[in-house]
Amino acid sequence: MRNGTAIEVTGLAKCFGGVDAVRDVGFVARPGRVTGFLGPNGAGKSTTLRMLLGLTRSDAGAALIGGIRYRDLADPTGTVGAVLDIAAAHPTMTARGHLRSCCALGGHRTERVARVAELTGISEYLDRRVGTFSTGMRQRLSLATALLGDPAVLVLDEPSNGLDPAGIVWLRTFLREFASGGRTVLLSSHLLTELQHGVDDLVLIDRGRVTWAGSLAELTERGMSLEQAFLELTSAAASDIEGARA
Ligand SMILES: Nc1ncnc2c1ncn2[C@@H]1O[C@H](COP(=O)(O)OP(=O)(O)OP(=O)(O)O)[C@@H](O)[C@H]1O
Repeated sequence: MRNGTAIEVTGLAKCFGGVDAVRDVGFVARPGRVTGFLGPNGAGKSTTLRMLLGLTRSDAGAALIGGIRYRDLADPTGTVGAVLDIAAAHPTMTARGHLRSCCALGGHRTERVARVAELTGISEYLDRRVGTFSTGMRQRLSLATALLGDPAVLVLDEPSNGLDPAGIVWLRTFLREFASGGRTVLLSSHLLTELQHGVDDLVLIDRGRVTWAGSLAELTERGMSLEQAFLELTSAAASDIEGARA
């Protein structure tokens, strides 16, 4: 499956022991666009992304990639590159060794190792042990791993964690270029400063429900800043501020 692959989520729900983590969540992440999935801590972002990737079983609804459930994709790692947790590589392994193993597991060509290292700026660190990597470098290694299959879709959960300001700008530029060729990017964050630049579309989630979805341009046209929208449309964030004021 190549460029032009959308993510479509409809009526997704998940309850954990009486806690409604995700309730009737629906949105579309379109090809050629970077979609930000924004919500306060505990809003249900990771649970939604895990259901999209078949890692958590949903109670209801559907999450489709190019019209197909993740678990039914013929070439999952060649279709979707995902980073949900920071690189789980063994600390004594070199980055090259880790990427080569993942290449073998995903059935990708080993030449991809050098290419993804170049794309993510870790070429000079390929022969270092992962245990010596900083958090930011491990984030880059995770992204490199996700890119091994040259996927049409990228799904990233809080990808800026551990990146320094230059790294954040680099990531933003990288994702923009990735999407510009007709690929799809969905990235989550609980920090609006991370998403106010560099995303085209936004899905706001609060307490398991989508409270707003649309383009960043639509918000601006309504005369709203992303900060205003985030505070008005996420009650958890608003009550945090009330708490801090009190
Ligand atoms: N495996 C689980 N068992 C029980 N409760 C869970 C589980 N996973 C998530 N939850 C609960 O579901 C809700 C949503 O959690 P989730 O991790 O999806 O939020 P999030 O938006 O990703 O938060 P954060 O920004 O803090 O990562 C929270 O109340 C969380 O405690």
